[in-house]
Amino acid sequence: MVREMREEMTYGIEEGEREEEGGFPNTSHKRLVVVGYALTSKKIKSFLQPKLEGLARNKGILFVAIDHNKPLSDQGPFDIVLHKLSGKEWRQILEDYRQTHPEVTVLDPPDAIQHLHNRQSMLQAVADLNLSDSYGKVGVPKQLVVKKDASSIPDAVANFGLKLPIVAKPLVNDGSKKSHELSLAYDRYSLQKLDPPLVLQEFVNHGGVLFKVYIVGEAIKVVRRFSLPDVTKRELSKTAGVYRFPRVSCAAASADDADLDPCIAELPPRPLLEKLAKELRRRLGLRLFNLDMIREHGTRDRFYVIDINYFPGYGKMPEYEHIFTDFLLSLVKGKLKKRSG
Ligand SMILES: O=P(O)(O)O[C@@H]1[C@@H](OP(=O)(O)O)[C@H](OP(=O)(O)O)[C@H](O)[C@H](OP(=O)(O)O)[C@H]1OP(=O)(O)O
Ligand SMILES: Nc1ncnc2c1ncn2[C@@H]1O[C@H](COP(=O)(O)OP(=O)(O)O)[C@@H](O)[C@H]1O
Ligand SMILES: [Mg+2]
Ligand SMILES: [Mg+2]
Repeated sequence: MVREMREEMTYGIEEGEREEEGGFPNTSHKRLVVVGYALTSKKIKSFLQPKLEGLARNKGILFVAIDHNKPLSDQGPFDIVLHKLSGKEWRQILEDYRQTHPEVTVLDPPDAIQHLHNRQSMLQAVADLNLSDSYGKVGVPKQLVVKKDASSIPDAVANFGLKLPIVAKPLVNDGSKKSHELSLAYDRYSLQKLDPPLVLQEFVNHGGVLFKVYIVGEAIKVVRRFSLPDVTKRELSKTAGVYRFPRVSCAAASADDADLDPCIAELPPRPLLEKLAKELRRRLGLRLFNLDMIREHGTRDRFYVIDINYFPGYGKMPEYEHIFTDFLLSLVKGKLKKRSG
């Protein structure tokens, strides 16, 4: 079916640009780029919007749902497989498919995505990079991993020198509701109430504004979002306890149009983001991800990456339809060039 449609339609990649391949005669007409997708229904709704599908069709890109009841190899043929599903079984299916179909670009490799499923390993690449240049400095908040035994946390935190308040994040970041249940602890002893395994991170005051840095291949888009407000010294000294906080990035509106203090709201310098994105793409082996980044309050150029998400909510990224479709075409064109060069 996909094969028939591929030959029927006459736009997309110039057939002449492509090396001869089984089933596709090397004629001068253009052919479709076929993208198989395996996404949750939530993701299909937010990402595969009519505008994206329409623009894709005009550019010769066809999105085809992957049927989970059939072997992957019996479907397609695909140029690209786009996926965000969890589970060991699915990972294995994809790994096997990558082995047997090296000509297909799987976005992204399952083992690279797996790296983000742990909030400790997730930020390691940022820490290793230790980016610092004339445009600014990018790091990760000081953090400590607690695998078990909540009663040992107060001493562990004191010994490690972790300052309060502290954000407690589930170590496992598998997209489940639980993995997004974060808390803010105002005093050391209340940390005993937490439920390890956790990453305990110093809370960095950042003026209540967060930057979502979306990456799609080589393209970068930054938007502002409202975030947690600063915790003053006074508030810290007066408050005790551990408080669960809601999913800020989902609940919060865009801060792009808000009348914010320029010291807080000014976007991170473009050259700094270019360098960061380029390095992280390489180190993480991912092409589709976003970074949650904050600027330390009272500084102009001190940034922290606090979260990295695979295949995030691109539906909320301005112009994602154009950026994403151009990216898909560039992947196929790049592959053809490589083969013929
Ligand atoms: O639901 P959306 O569109 O807000 O996207 C979620 C992301 O929001 P963002 O684009 O950063 O604002 C969200 O980012 P945050 O972790 O909230 O910063 C996650 O990437 C989430 O995926 P998962 O639940 O961790 O697997 C993303 O959820 P999925 O759509 O992948 O389920
Ligand atoms: N170290 C930190 N300092 C200040 N705020 C933080 C810190 N870590 C997380 N936050 C706030 O909590 C929110 C959720 O944390 P995040 O690590 O992005 O988890 P999730 O994967 O659930 O989005 C962030 O968007 C930010 O508002
Ligand atoms: Mg986040
Ligand atoms: Mg996240």
